[in-house]
Amino acid sequence: MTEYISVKNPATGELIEEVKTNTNEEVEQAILRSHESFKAWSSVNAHERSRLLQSWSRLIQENKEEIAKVMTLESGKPIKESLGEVDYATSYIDWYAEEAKRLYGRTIPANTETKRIIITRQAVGPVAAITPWNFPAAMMTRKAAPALAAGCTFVVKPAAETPLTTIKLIELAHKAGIPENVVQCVNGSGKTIGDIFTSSPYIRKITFTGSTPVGKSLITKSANTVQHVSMELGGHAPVIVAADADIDFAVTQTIASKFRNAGQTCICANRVLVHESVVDEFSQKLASAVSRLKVGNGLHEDIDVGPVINKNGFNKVVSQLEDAVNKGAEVLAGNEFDANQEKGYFFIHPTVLKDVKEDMNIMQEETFGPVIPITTFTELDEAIKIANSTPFGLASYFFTNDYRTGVYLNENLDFGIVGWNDGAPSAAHAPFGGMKESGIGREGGSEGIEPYLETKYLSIGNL
Ligand SMILES: NC(=O)c1ccc[n+]([C@@H]2O[C@H](COP(=O)([O-])OP(=O)(O)OC[C@H]3O[C@@H](n4cnc5c(N)ncnc54)[C@H](O)[C@@H]3O)[C@@H](O)[C@H]2O)c1
Ligand SMILES: O=C[C@H](O)CS(=O)(=O)O
Repeated sequence: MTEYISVKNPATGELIEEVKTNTNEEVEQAILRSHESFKAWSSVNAHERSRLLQSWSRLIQENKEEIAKVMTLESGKPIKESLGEVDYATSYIDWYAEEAKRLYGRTIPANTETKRIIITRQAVGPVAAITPWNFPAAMMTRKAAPALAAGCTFVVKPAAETPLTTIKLIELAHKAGIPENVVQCVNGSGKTIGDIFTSSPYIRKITFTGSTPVGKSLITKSANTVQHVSMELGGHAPVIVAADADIDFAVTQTIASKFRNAGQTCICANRVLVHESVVDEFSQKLASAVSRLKVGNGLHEDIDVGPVINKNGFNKVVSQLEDAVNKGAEVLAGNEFDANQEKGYFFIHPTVLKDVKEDMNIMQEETFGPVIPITTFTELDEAIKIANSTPFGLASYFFTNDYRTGVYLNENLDFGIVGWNDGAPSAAHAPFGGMKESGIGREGGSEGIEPYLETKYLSIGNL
């Protein structure tokens, strides 16, 4: 019996579209097509692959408004963020269209006159990708672009919450001239399709972006056939506000990090550690600015914060908020929501908590919603200890104008991404990724294409 995914608008609960799921047989067939088209695609010269990627990017930009509207409808994010994500998504394609032409090899001096050693790079093979709902365009192109640039074929399973954006982008890839068997999209249960991906002898690489528990499961299962893995997992970003920080700037940047996508990004500020001497000024200014954020349906131009993606996500944030308040946290702004709402999971209003303590769940678990806790520190090493006291190591931020403080913090924070006076560090030209349980590997930058390449050396003898 044919099954469908009901794609709904998290702002209204309304049905947007029914997407047909693929049967196991269809997923297996997609993998086989990916395998059978790999040799031809990896043999296409790098300049032609680059040209095709540039065509894809151009077509996405030509359809930017339509893609952004679909993204807002299915994810709930404000339209201005969706438009920004389309640009972010094409920036990865643009970057790897160029990197395709720079997959240099090298030679090594042999230890005899009769030998030559030549090192080359070749595509790792067919790639299977599983992506999250919060950035349905960029999280896909951040994988597809380097994979295709390297000469790999690519099958992606998007999140059930937001398949429409990914489906549209893959259609445009085919329209740009990238063969249909080279880049494909399948839809259905993450576990079922993930099991098919990880048990397939044809899939040579698993690339996943999503929660840490699912990432751990995929890493385990990828051992079935010793597949390469890239993991972009959960985060729990600390923000450290030093005594000498520019408080107004720190407030603005903290809001930019925290409330982007209603707090549903892997690098959102999750915990704010403020020096005791400036915590009152910072807290009041943050609460005042947060109370001015406009909350509503992301399709409306002036909206800053949309809904949380679904009931589970909403209940998780409510649970953390209630736990913190019950344990003594003070609410400085927000804490207005309808816990019984069945559609349109809005926090009216995004919430600022003060006097937060480490035993509160919000200080231990990724929040993924529009609630921000503030705690204090006295000594810098105390702040570093709190910041590092998490299984996660994705993004961290600090605000100081003292260069010794900045260098010391950067060198002692165990995070793959560090924003120094910068709440928005993401860029296609930088290697995005985490330490510890935030992931394996990097996406973006020159580092981001390495996971899609095998290194080979040729030793020529008897010359
Ligand atoms: N590090 C990053 O770059 C990054 C980016 C975005 C989101 N995230 C993380 O993702 C999480 C939120 O996204 P989410 O709710 O979509 O995560 P999720 O792990 O629930 O789902 C991510 C994807 O995995 C699929 N999936 C679910 N269960 C699976 C299973 N058992 N086997 C295989 N696939 C499965 C889902 O269908 C979806 O496509 C947060 O923890 C966030 O921090 C990380
Ligand atoms: O949610 C995680 C994303 O990777 C954040 S960003 O869009 O790359 O900044």
